[in-house]
Amino acid sequence: MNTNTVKKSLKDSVITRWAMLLLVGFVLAANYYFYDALSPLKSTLTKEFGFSNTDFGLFLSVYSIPNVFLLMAVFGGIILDKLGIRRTGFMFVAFMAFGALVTAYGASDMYSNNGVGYAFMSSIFPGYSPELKMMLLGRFLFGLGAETSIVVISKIIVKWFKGKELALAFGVKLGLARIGSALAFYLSPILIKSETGWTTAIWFAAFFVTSSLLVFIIYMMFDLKLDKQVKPDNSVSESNEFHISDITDLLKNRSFIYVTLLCLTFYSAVFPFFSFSADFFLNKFNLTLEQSGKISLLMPLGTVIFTPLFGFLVDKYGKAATLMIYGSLILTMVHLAFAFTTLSPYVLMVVLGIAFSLVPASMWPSVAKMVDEKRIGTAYGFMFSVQNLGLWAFPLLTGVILDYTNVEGVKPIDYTYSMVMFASLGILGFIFALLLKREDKLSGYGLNLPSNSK
Ligand SMILES: N[C@@H](Cc1c[nH]cn1)C(=O)NCC(=O)O
Repeated sequence: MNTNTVKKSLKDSVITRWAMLLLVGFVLAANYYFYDALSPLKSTLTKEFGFSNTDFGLFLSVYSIPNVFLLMAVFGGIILDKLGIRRTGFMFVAFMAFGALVTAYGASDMYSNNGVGYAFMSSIFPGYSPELKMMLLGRFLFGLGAETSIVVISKIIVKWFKGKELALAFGVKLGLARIGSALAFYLSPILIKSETGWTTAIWFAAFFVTSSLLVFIIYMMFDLKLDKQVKPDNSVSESNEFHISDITDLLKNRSFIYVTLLCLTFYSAVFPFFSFSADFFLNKFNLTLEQSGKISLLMPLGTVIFTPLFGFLVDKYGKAATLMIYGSLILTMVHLAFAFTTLSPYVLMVVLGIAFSLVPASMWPSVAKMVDEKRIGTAYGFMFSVQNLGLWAFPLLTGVILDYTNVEGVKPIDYTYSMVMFASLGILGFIFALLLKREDKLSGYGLNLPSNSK
């Protein structure tokens, strides 16, 4: 046998590794679809179950509670680095599907007509409707599974693409996820009009997530095959002991801290805004639900094109640290324009899509330069837990600000103060991006260098 022969594995096949990306991209698209599917239904939830702005904010933010207060994304990342991709992925995608089904059940007639759990939910916290409480439980379980499954998928991308087209792969992965979001904003307003009732919109979303579990099982077969090729005796599993120093080392890494804080502030100015955006356009520009839903979906649609494009440019030319600065600046300007001008929301949403591509396309692959691959699950998990603090607090705060600055039942709802809050988060993100770039000159991670030069 020629010992100089370099053994080829599945990930050396361009077609196979991009096919893997499509499989896990489907799981991600389902995740994002469900995350966003109820946002265009805000006014329907108010009509059907009497949700206030704060109730709606609470419903959005409960997604993050397991990840912030139970540190689930951190534990998920640690479990991932220890148990490996297949077991962790299966477990958390299953949680996500179960949570989605519970949410749909909570909104259904089956439940409202004294179904399982209705009497119990009616007996606790009487100030809230039983529907809201069951839906909160469902979204809590969904969030518990969904965030760690994104961490798992990020690790899968690093596993198949590190040293190859990593930033492009992250860009395409995010593009697929955003197709899920765009579809949600497009389909939900249509599905609520369905003959089978408005809850069809939620059931469809829940079944989409459930189908993604089957797709993940298909991915697991390829993952197993790759592991057998890369570690032929299979006795050396992916598992790895976790040491508390894995976390303390991350906390001592200033670049990692800045990128985590940027992640927190940037995403807090995007996702919570996006969840309220259909309602914001409806109120500010006096549009129908369908029209405003279509404006909202321009942002994720724009990112489907721009994120892979910027990923490709980051792979080829670098400049990730600089692009994060531009992204944060553009984000701030768009929110200020939403707050104080009547500039076309169509144009502003596309521009926001550019900002929302610049930062993610540069940020996620940059983490792979700062952290050892064996600890990447822990690192992404940590970032997601911190980010979830914002995804928990800011939808809630938006709802509270809206209820506080508007008279109940009076239309249109004024969003100015909420938009100023989002713009302020953008400014903080801009500062962290500047600090990250400065720190990179000292740490030498080469965030501004092309992907394969590090
Ligand atoms: N932690 C997720 C949040 C999310 C949004 N929709 C579903 N989950 C996240 O930030 N992912 C990275 C991204 O750029 O989408």
